[in-house]
Amino acid sequence: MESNRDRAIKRIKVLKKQFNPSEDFKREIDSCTFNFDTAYEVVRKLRPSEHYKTIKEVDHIVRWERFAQVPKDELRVKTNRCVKNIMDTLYQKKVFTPEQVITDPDLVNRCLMGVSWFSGELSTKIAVQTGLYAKSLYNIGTEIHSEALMKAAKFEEWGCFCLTELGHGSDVSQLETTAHYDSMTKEFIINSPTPTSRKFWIGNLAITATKAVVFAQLIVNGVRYGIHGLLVQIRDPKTMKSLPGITIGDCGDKLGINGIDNGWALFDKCRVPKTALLNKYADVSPDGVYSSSIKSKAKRMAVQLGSLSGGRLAIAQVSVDQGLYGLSTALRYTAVRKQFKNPNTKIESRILDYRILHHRIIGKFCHQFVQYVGFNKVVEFWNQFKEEGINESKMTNFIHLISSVSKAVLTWDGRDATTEARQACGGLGFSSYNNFGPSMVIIDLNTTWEGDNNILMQQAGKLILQNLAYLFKGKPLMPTFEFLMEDIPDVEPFTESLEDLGNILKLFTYRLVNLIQETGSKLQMAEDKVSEWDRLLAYYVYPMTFTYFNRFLLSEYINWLANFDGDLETKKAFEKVGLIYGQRVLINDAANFTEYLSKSQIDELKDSVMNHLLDMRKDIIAMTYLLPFTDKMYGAVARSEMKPYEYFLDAVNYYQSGGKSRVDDDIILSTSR
Ligand SMILES: Cc1cc2nc3c(=O)[nH]c(=O)nc-3n(C[C@H](O)[C@H](O)[C@H](O)COP(=O)(O)OP(=O)(O)OC[C@H]3O[C@@H](n4cnc5c(N)ncnc54)[C@H](O)[C@@H]3O)c2cc1C
Repeated sequence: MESNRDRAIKRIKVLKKQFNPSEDFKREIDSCTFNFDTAYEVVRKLRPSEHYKTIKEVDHIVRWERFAQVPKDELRVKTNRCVKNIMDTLYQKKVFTPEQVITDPDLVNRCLMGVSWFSGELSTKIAVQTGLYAKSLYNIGTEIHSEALMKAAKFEEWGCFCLTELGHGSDVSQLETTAHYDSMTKEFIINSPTPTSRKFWIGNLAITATKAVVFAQLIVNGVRYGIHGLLVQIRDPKTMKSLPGITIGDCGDKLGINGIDNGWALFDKCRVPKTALLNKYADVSPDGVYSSSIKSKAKRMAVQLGSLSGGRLAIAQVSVDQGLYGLSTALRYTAVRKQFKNPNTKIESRILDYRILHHRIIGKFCHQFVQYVGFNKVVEFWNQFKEEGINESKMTNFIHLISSVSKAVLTWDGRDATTEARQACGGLGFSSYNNFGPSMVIIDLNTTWEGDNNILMQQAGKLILQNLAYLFKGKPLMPTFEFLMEDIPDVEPFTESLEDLGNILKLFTYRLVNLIQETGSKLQMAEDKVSEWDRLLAYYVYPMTFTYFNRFLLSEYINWLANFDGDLETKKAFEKVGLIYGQRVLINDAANFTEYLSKSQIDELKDSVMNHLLDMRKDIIAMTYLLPFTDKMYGAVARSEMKPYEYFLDAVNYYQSGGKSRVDDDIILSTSR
């Protein structure tokens, strides 16, 4: 009969033609308790087929060079060329069509995020062009903007998304750039009235883009109608010089992704035709009458900035992947690396066999894996929202809530996982050849762009509390809030088994309901609600928002297990992953469960988690092979054959022998060989 090891080797050979696994690989796969084939199929179904096709094609194009060695200016030019090459290939191979980039940019964006592992520059470029620029034209533009949209989708014309200004990023309602309508000439006059109104940080602006979606305060006949987007030609495509009335500059060196040309722009009473206004939801008649199908100014702004929600989902997804990728690197390496002899056996121990490593990286892997599964439900909600129509759907607030909390929690957790994984690799984790560099820069940035995490936590918190108001008023609750209708027992010791995911979910629910009620009543009683909100953020609003999302993820994980399409042994392995997740959350948050759990119950939980982690040690390396990362994405110490020293020295020697000079034109550059 075919062994698990044979099955694993066969699967991996699909991705890697020549596969000569080490003894370490064989030992790790032999210890695995689940059926590798079943698990592989089950996990693969968690992503759309386009995701794997994208990765496969990009993997074919990639050659190995070191991005970090290339000077900034050269890097930018190469990045643009590489992106064009990738997109042309994906279109040619029919993985996507340009039309799909227009109609389903979120899917394209999420699939293309896998490119992050090759370089953060490439994924950022693609995301700016498709997920921000093109998507804004699609979301809020009309037929008159369709030519620009198609050119953007084909990457024939580069664009950028000019929202942030030097003075304001998070609070975009205070942007200072203005767009006055001049009914005499039928033009808008775009102006940057102050030094802080300069558009700043804009990806693609410094050297690449010829067009921009510029967000400005729309003013018609002296009345301000709030933030609106306008499509502006910013450069002459032949000379690449900025057009009259527009000054463009470079934001300069950054902590990373210097292949992205972030730029700034000042508008000096720059005149653009009336057709520049992206006029799907708001328009100005030739003689200067403003009209909009959306009455509320706040909702109008939300619709104008709709592109950001989909982008948040892409960022959230890639952050989970990034955490898993870093942890997989660390797991494979530490399963081989030895330090210190065991005083009893006098044999050197593998690092991964120390129990603290179980806690540090196996535990985090389980946490990230539950997020990997649970996040699919967020995507499902998003797709439903899009089908209903952004303007028509009743889900607008909920989508803002779930995309905000997903982005905040998943980027923070992904960042923590990546940092822990880097440390678990010790000094070699700091070597460029092990690929933590690009991940750590992007994962850090992910906490800030597309909405700063702390701001998103507040916005999500407010929307969670809105459900309490809905409950009292008898209005329909948002999706996922049915638990507010449940009877929550009075504070009493929780006596049910904590080895059961359903019971852990109950505890999460109790805590969440308490937090929602406590926070809500404190706010209600406060005279100065603004100050009270600010005061409650740290110990009430944030814990409530985290708990909401932890509960959501666990609930989705339980649903996934309930429909598990595989044998019992394999299911059991994934149940353990869920238990480790749930029990660790309870322990980490123990101070807030004191109403339900005694100290001795928490102590028992700690023993239980350590035991589950020990069990998980048998399966964990095999689990890393279930994820959609190819060998080329991994750094030297994590290649699938598990020969870390051989590959690492290979990379060092290659570099020393002047390997960086092997650069040719259309390649994607990355670390390692
Ligand atoms: C590399 C890079 C690329 C970018 N690309 C683009 C782009 O292409 N297009 C674009 O438009 N923008 C872009 N941005 C801008 C980015 O979206 C903003 O930097 C981000 O939204 C944060 O805004 P800010 O920098 O003004 O931070 P601030 O809003 O000034 O925030 C600073 C800190 O203050 C805290 N804070 C702010 N308000 C409150 C409050 N009310 N309560 C509590 N805490 C608060 C925040 O949580 C944060 O920690 C980019 C940024 C970077 C770094």
